[in-house]
Amino acid sequence: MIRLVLLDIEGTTLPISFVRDVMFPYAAKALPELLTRQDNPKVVEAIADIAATHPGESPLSVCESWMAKDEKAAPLKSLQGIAWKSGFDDGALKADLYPDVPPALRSWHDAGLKLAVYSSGSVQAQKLLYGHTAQGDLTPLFNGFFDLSTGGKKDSQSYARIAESMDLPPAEILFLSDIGAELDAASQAGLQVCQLVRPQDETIAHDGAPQAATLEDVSSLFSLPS
Ligand SMILES: CSCCC(=O)C(=O)COP(=O)(O)O
Ligand SMILES: [Mg+2]
Repeated sequence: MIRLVLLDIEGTTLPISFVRDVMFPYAAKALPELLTRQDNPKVVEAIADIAATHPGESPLSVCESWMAKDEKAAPLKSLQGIAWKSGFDDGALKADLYPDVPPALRSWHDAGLKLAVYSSGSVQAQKLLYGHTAQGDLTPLFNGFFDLSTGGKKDSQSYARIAESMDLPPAEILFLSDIGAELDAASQAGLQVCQLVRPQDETIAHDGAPQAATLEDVSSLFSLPS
Protein backbone atom coordinates (compact mmCIF):
# COMPACT_ATOMS: atom_id res chain seq x y z
CA MET A 1 0.00 0.00 0.00
CA ILE A 2 1.53 3.33 -1.05
CA ARG A 3 0.66 6.27 1.22
CA LEU A 4 3.33 8.78 0.21
CA VAL A 5 4.90 9.62 -3.14
CA LEU A 6 8.33 11.19 -2.67
CA LEU A 7 9.51 13.07 -5.75
CA ASP A 8 12.87 14.20 -7.05
CA ILE A 9 12.66 17.38 -9.16
CA GLU A 10 15.33 17.76 -11.87
CA GLY A 11 14.87 15.03 -14.50
CA THR A 12 11.71 13.74 -12.79
CA THR A 13 9.15 16.56 -12.63
CA LEU A 14 11.19 19.32 -14.31
CA PRO A 15 13.21 19.03 -17.54
CA ILE A 16 16.98 19.15 -16.98
CA SER A 17 17.13 21.72 -19.79
CA PHE A 18 15.02 24.15 -17.70
CA VAL A 19 17.48 23.88 -14.80
CA ARG A 20 20.57 24.09 -17.04
CA ASP A 21 19.43 26.75 -19.54
CA VAL A 22 17.12 28.94 -17.44
CA MET A 23 17.69 28.51 -13.70
CA PHE A 24 21.47 28.08 -13.57
CA PRO A 25 22.23 31.09 -15.84
CA TYR A 26 19.86 33.24 -13.73
CA ALA A 27 21.71 32.25 -10.54
CA ALA A 28 25.13 32.57 -12.19
CA LYS A 29 24.34 36.18 -13.10
CA ALA A 30 23.22 37.00 -9.55
CA LEU A 31 26.06 35.22 -7.71
CA PRO A 32 28.86 37.86 -7.93
CA GLU A 33 26.70 40.46 -6.16
CA LEU A 34 25.07 37.91 -3.84
CA LEU A 35 28.45 36.72 -2.55
CA THR A 36 29.21 40.26 -1.30
CA ARG A 37 26.14 40.30 1.00
CA GLN A 38 27.79 39.94 4.38
CA ASP A 39 24.49 41.00 6.00
CA ASN A 40 22.82 37.72 4.96
CA PRO A 41 23.66 34.91 7.44
CA LYS A 42 22.89 32.21 4.84
CA VAL A 43 25.39 33.76 2.44
CA VAL A 44 28.02 34.02 5.17
CA GLU A 45 27.43 30.36 6.12
CA ALA A 46 27.70 29.20 2.50
CA ILE A 47 30.95 31.12 1.98
CA ALA A 48 32.38 29.58 5.19
CA ASP A 49 31.36 26.08 4.00
CA ILE A 50 33.05 26.68 0.63
CA ALA A 51 36.21 27.96 2.36
CA ALA A 52 36.30 24.81 4.52
CA THR A 53 36.43 22.49 1.50
CA HIS A 54 38.25 24.82 -0.94
CA PRO A 55 40.67 26.91 1.18
CA GLY A 56 42.23 29.86 -0.65
CA GLU A 57 39.91 29.57 -3.67
CA SER A 58 37.47 32.24 -4.79
CA PRO A 59 33.93 31.22 -3.70
CA LEU A 60 32.59 32.48 -7.03
CA SER A 61 35.00 30.30 -9.05
CA VAL A 62 34.14 27.27 -6.92
CA CYS A 63 30.41 27.87 -7.48
CA GLU A 64 30.92 28.36 -11.22
CA SER A 65 32.85 25.12 -11.46
CA TRP A 66 30.13 23.27 -9.46
CA MET A 67 27.43 24.67 -11.74
CA ALA A 68 29.32 23.64 -14.88
CA LYS A 69 29.33 20.05 -13.58
CA ASP A 70 25.79 20.23 -12.08
CA GLU A 71 27.42 19.22 -8.81
CA LYS A 72 24.93 18.95 -5.94
CA ALA A 73 26.98 20.86 -3.36
CA ALA A 74 24.95 22.13 -0.40
CA PRO A 75 26.51 25.67 -0.23
CA LEU A 76 25.84 26.18 -3.96
CA LYS A 77 22.25 24.95 -3.59
CA SER A 78 21.69 27.35 -0.70
CA LEU A 79 23.10 30.31 -2.67
CA GLN A 80 21.09 29.41 -5.79
CA GLY A 81 17.90 29.30 -3.69
CA ILE A 82 18.55 32.85 -2.50
CA ALA A 83 19.38 34.03 -6.03
CA TRP A 84 16.23 32.49 -7.56
CA LYS A 85 13.93 34.14 -5.01
CA SER A 86 13.83 37.50 -6.75
CA GLY A 87 13.36 35.83 -10.16
CA PHE A 88 10.36 33.80 -9.01
CA ASP A 89 8.96 36.71 -7.00
CA ASP A 90 9.07 39.19 -9.89
CA GLY A 91 7.87 36.72 -12.55
CA ALA A 92 11.16 36.46 -14.48
CA LEU A 93 11.23 32.75 -13.60
CA LYS A 94 8.24 30.41 -13.94
CA ALA A 95 8.69 26.66 -13.57
CA ASP A 96 7.94 24.78 -16.76
CA LEU A 97 7.16 21.34 -15.32
CA TYR A 98 6.62 18.29 -17.49
CA PRO A 99 2.95 18.52 -18.61
CA ASP A 100 2.02 15.18 -17.03
CA VAL A 101 3.14 16.39 -13.58
CA PRO A 102 0.44 18.86 -12.36
CA PRO A 103 -2.54 16.59 -13.24
CA ALA A 104 -0.92 13.54 -11.62
CA LEU A 105 -0.01 15.47 -8.46
CA ARG A 106 -3.58 16.78 -8.21
CA SER A 107 -5.11 13.30 -8.74
CA TRP A 108 -2.84 11.70 -6.15
CA HIS A 109 -3.45 14.48 -3.64
CA ASP A 110 -7.23 14.48 -4.19
CA ALA A 111 -7.29 10.70 -3.69
CA GLY A 112 -5.65 11.11 -0.26
CA LEU A 113 -2.05 10.20 -1.10
CA LYS A 114 0.60 12.24 0.67
CA LEU A 115 3.20 13.98 -1.48
CA ALA A 116 6.69 15.17 -0.59
CA VAL A 117 9.75 16.53 -2.38
CA TYR A 118 13.32 15.28 -1.96
CA SER A 119 15.67 17.30 -4.12
CA SER A 120 19.23 18.61 -4.01
CA GLY A 121 17.70 22.03 -4.60
CA SER A 122 17.21 23.79 -1.25
CA VAL A 123 13.80 23.68 0.45
CA GLN A 124 13.57 27.42 -0.22
CA ALA A 125 14.13 26.77 -3.95
CA GLN A 126 11.67 23.85 -3.98
CA LYS A 127 8.91 26.01 -2.50
CA LEU A 128 9.66 28.85 -4.90
CA LEU A 129 9.59 26.49 -7.87
CA TYR A 130 6.35 24.70 -7.01
CA GLY A 131 4.86 28.02 -5.88
CA HIS A 132 5.45 29.58 -9.32
CA THR A 133 4.62 27.09 -12.06
CA ALA A 134 2.89 27.70 -15.37
CA GLN A 135 -0.06 25.84 -13.79
CA GLY A 136 -0.13 27.99 -10.64
CA ASP A 137 0.89 27.43 -7.03
CA LEU A 138 1.24 23.68 -6.39
CA THR A 139 2.81 23.94 -2.91
CA PRO A 140 -0.51 23.19 -1.10
CA LEU A 141 -0.40 19.69 -2.65
CA PHE A 142 2.76 18.78 -0.69
CA ASN A 143 3.06 17.53 2.88
CA GLY A 144 6.84 17.72 3.14
CA PHE A 145 9.99 19.20 1.59
CA PHE A 146 13.45 17.64 2.06
CA ASP A 147 16.85 18.76 0.78
CA LEU A 148 20.52 17.95 1.39
CA SER A 149 20.21 19.00 5.04
CA THR A 150 18.47 15.61 5.50
CA GLY A 151 21.53 13.93 3.94
CA GLY A 152 22.83 13.00 0.50
CA LYS A 153 20.44 11.49 -2.02
CA LYS A 154 22.72 8.50 -2.61
CA ASP A 155 22.79 7.65 1.11
CA SER A 156 20.12 5.18 2.29
CA GLN A 157 20.05 6.80 5.77
CA SER A 158 18.48 9.91 4.22
CA TYR A 159 15.44 7.91 3.11
CA ALA A 160 15.12 6.31 6.54
CA ARG A 161 15.14 9.83 8.04
CA ILE A 162 12.44 11.01 5.62
CA ALA A 163 10.25 7.98 6.45
CA GLU A 164 10.67 8.69 10.15
CA SER A 165 9.94 12.38 9.68
CA MET A 166 6.77 11.59 7.67
CA ASP A 167 5.81 8.99 10.30
CA LEU A 168 5.41 6.19 7.74
CA PRO A 169 6.94 2.74 7.26
CA PRO A 170 9.49 2.93 4.39
CA ALA A 171 7.54 0.28 2.43
CA GLU A 172 4.56 2.65 2.19
CA ILE A 173 6.64 5.29 0.38
CA LEU A 174 7.21 5.35 -3.38
CA PHE A 175 10.31 7.31 -4.44
CA LEU A 176 10.50 8.67 -8.00
CA SER A 177 13.82 9.78 -9.49
CA ASP A 178 15.80 9.74 -12.72
CA ILE A 179 19.07 8.72 -11.01
CA GLY A 180 19.88 5.02 -10.48
CA ALA A 181 22.12 5.54 -7.44
CA GLU A 182 19.36 7.51 -5.67
CA LEU A 183 16.84 4.74 -6.40
CA ASP A 184 19.26 2.10 -5.09
CA ALA A 185 19.77 4.04 -1.85
CA ALA A 186 16.01 4.46 -1.36
CA SER A 187 15.40 0.80 -2.13
CA GLN A 188 18.07 -0.19 0.39
CA ALA A 189 16.14 1.78 3.03
CA GLY A 190 13.01 -0.25 2.17
CA LEU A 191 11.17 2.29 -0.01
CA GLN A 192 9.41 1.30 -3.23
CA VAL A 193 11.07 2.97 -6.21
CA CYS A 194 10.43 3.86 -9.84
CA GLN A 195 12.77 5.51 -12.34
CA LEU A 196 11.48 8.30 -14.54
CA VAL A 197 13.10 7.80 -17.92
CA ARG A 198 12.41 11.04 -19.75
CA PRO A 199 13.42 10.92 -23.46
CA GLN A 200 13.90 14.73 -23.42
CA ASP A 201 16.48 14.32 -20.63
CA GLU A 202 18.22 11.33 -22.25
CA THR A 203 17.95 9.51 -18.91
CA ILE A 204 20.20 6.48 -18.60
CA ALA A 205 17.91 3.53 -17.87
CA HIS A 206 18.77 1.78 -14.59
CA ASP A 207 18.52 -1.99 -14.33
CA GLY A 208 17.44 -2.21 -10.71
CA ALA A 209 14.11 -0.35 -10.83
CA PRO A 210 10.79 -0.32 -12.70
CA GLN A 211 10.69 2.45 -15.30
CA ALA A 212 8.09 4.98 -16.37
CA ALA A 213 8.14 7.73 -18.98
CA THR A 214 5.50 9.89 -17.26
CA LEU A 215 3.71 10.14 -13.91
CA GLU A 216 0.66 8.70 -15.68
CA ASP A 217 2.75 5.57 -16.33
CA VAL A 218 3.68 5.53 -12.64
CA SER A 219 -0.03 5.50 -11.78
CA SER A 220 -0.58 2.49 -14.05
CA LEU A 221 2.48 0.60 -12.79
CA PHE A 222 1.65 1.07 -9.10
CA SER A 223 -2.17 1.17 -9.35
CA LEU A 224 -2.33 4.75 -8.10
CA PRO A 225 -5.37 6.96 -8.82
CA SER A 226 -5.17 8.87 -12.11
C1 LIG B 1 14.37 23.56 -6.75
S1 LIG B 1 15.41 22.46 -7.49
C2 LIG B 1 16.26 23.31 -8.71
C3 LIG B 1 17.13 22.44 -9.43
C4 LIG B 1 18.39 22.11 -8.71
O1 LIG B 1 19.13 23.00 -8.40
C5 LIG B 1 18.74 20.76 -8.40
O2 LIG B 1 19.87 20.53 -7.96
C6 LIG B 1 17.79 19.66 -8.57
O3 LIG B 1 18.34 18.40 -8.24
P1 LIG B 1 17.46 17.11 -8.05
O4 LIG B 1 17.96 16.48 -6.79
O5 LIG B 1 16.02 17.54 -7.97
O6 LIG B 1 17.71 16.22 -9.23
MG1 LIG C 1 16.98 14.32 -10.45
